[in-house]
Amino acid sequence: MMLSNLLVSNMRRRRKFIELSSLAAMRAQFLIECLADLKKNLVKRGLNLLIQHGKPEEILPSLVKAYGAHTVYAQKETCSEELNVERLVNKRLQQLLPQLGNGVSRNQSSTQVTRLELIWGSTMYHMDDLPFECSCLPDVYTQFRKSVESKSTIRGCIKMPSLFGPTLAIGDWGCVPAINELGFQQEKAVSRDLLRRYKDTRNGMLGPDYSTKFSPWLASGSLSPRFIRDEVRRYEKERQSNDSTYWSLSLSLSLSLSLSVHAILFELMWRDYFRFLSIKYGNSLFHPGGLRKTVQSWSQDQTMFETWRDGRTGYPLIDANMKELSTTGFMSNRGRQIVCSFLVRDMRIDWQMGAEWFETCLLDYDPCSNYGNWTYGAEEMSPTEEKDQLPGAEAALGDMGEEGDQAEEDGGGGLDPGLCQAAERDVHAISVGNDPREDRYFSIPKQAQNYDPKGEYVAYWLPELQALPSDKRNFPGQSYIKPVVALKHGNTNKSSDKSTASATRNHQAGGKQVEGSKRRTR
Ligand SMILES: Cc1cc2nc3c(=O)[nH]c(=O)nc-3n(C[C@H](O)[C@H](O)[C@H](O)COP(=O)(O)OP(=O)(O)OC[C@H]3O[C@@H](n4cnc5c(N)ncnc54)[C@H](O)[C@@H]3O)c2cc1C
Repeated sequence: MMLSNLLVSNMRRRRKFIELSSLAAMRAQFLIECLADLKKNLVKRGLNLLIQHGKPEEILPSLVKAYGAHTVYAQKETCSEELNVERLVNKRLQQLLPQLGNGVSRNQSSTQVTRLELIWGSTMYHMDDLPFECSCLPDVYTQFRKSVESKSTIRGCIKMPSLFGPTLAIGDWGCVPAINELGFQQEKAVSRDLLRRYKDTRNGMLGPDYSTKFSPWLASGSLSPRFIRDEVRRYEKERQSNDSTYWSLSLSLSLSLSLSVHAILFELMWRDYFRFLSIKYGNSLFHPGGLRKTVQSWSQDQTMFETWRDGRTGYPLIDANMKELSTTGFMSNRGRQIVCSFLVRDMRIDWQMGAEWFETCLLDYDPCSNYGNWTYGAEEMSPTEEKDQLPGAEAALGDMGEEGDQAEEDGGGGLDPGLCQAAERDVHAISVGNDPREDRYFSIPKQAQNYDPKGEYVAYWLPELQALPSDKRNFPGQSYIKPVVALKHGNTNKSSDKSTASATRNHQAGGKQVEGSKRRTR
């Protein structure tokens, strides 16, 4: 028996700052569609999908009791809330033992314990194939990548049988829930089809073609990274392996995709990396001080936070990205990095508030990737402190710097298997997250010039800027909202300097400074 607790686990994470918002309806709608698709495909192959709505620790034991199952299979999770569900399910299954007897299948004796079998999944590299124990995972991504690339292999996909079954004699298979049955309002759920609306314009943040848009399907378990990798290999065989060759892969997603062959595997390794990191560091991923448990002063000024959340900061690039997020549930990787840097470094607002907002909105929300990336971008230490604590870290820069989307500067050598000492030393060579780079600041004027030079992206999401000349859309001065803070490293838009300076003074006077503490306990 294998059942999914997908809907439950994607909507139950405990929050400190943000209540479950109606925006989570977008993800709920997406997951409902995934579920409907899964059911349809199973039926096509002679099976069915039993759907029940409730707590896994209550539903699974009741099904075991009703059908006399000897084993419950589920995918192994890594973060604390999900691990707690596993623990509760297991506990309740153990408690079933004395009750077995009635309704138990013929091949199950009354003394048999129902097992919970947890199976590793989700990552491109299987955990058992890593060249090190997860507890010795390198803290610098480059070292991780080099090590797995040279010493591990990616398993192929298991071919799906054309026919399963025979199907079980179950009276009521349950229905795919409607969005309002999950406590969300129908009209608030904006379908992901909105992503197609801007198909006609292309650049780093606008349009369907700059990246794969695989993430929601990967996060929900609808798409396997190993399948993507197999398709990449198939393409390479057909069209010769070549770094500079671009590929196009058509899956059932009906979006046209093009990305460098090796770049996509590289991105998928980031995804693996954050998942393995969550095993190594456990709850630290969710602590205010991150993996290093540093103590920092963050502002939790709600009014200021809301200007960021709602896209009213006065910086078109930030506001456009935040509007895209709340409208579609998606934001480009570059956008995510820029708004994260702005919230943490320019506004000095608690990174956890940003992470929770992303958690609320993202269709592709995944605790490991979200909190991993947020902690990666959240640190700001004095250069002296950082130098003192980062011996040799400059030689092994992580990526996600200003220049180059997910590019990395290699410098660190691969980590030998079992070199736990070196890995442990690296724990101190990292920031709140695992970015060894000093003050990874994203300058908004520079990002706007590089990635939205004609202001097409900002004008798409902020129609009030459409009438402005293209070179003014990112720097609208008096024609747009007054900036709420000055940029930490200055603003090339001279016209807004005065207003940003006064905005900063107001912010500092009214903003509540709260020292990061260990309030988030998971
Ligand atoms: C602050 C912040 C929060 C993020 N939160 C999430 C999240 O909750 N869920 C999520 O899936 N991704 C998250 N990302 C990573 C990344 O932004 C998205 O995976 C990517 O933008 C999705 O678009 P795509 O599928 O077109 O990616 P592509 O660029 O086409 O990459 C292909 C796949 O590689 C993986 N990937 C790419 N970049 C990263 C990365 N930096 N970290 C982890 N995996 C990566 C994703 O699974 C993605 O689908 C976050 C990044 C930042 C900076």
